[in-house]
Amino acid sequence: MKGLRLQDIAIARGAEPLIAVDVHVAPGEVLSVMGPSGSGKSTLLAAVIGTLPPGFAMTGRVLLNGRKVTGLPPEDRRIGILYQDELLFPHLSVGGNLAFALPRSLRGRKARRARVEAALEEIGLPGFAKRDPATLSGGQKARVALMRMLLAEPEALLLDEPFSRLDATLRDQIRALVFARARDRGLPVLLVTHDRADAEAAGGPVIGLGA
Ligand SMILES: Nc1ncnc2c1ncn2[C@@H]1O[C@H](COP(=O)(O)OP(=O)(O)OP(=O)(O)O)[C@@H](O)[C@H]1O
Repeated sequence: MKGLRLQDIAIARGAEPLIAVDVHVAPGEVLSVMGPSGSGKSTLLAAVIGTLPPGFAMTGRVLLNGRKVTGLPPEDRRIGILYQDELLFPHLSVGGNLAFALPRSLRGRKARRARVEAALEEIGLPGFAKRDPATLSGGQKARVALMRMLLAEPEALLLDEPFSRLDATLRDQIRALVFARARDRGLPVLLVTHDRADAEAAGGPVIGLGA
């Protein structure tokens, strides 16, 4: 089945049950995950991507386009994740940050450089390849981080409050950009958010965690 299936997922911290989820996210659909602080929203994303911290245990299966990814290391799952703190590598240039994400199958320095330049154009930052990430504005960093995630050619996107630090205008722009990309590429999206407006803009189903 196409899309992202979280099948009978149950996560416990020690003996204490934290999350129980059973959902299917269709290609291009955004599932918003809401709930109070500490209810396990980030933990759910960690389980899907395969970075659950020690002390947590999970049962159930994650299927991506019919492929069982539970049990695979994070780098083999083909799932992109974007965090609230954009986490660009500070010791790499903007172009270096993007090149880092390119699939190894794209061979040749020239071809890789051209792909990076095309990506920068797509996010309205042509000629930014040599810039130090520290010299970018918040919105520019957010766009680079988003593009870095997309260049890795993921089959699903996980977004952990990626818009919450942006001002209202940028927030609308970046949000629209991510959702449009997800729709165009038919990527299922899990969006963790505190903000009803994010869920409304996403237009998809909403699940609530915790009390
Ligand atoms: N690395 C960790 N080790 C131990 N406990 C953790 C760890 N990370 C999170 N927790 C605990 O697991 C529970 C769920 O945390 P999680 O970060 O998933 O919640 P959240 O809903 O994303 O919260 P927030 O909205 O504040 O980001 C919390 O009680 C938290 O303290």
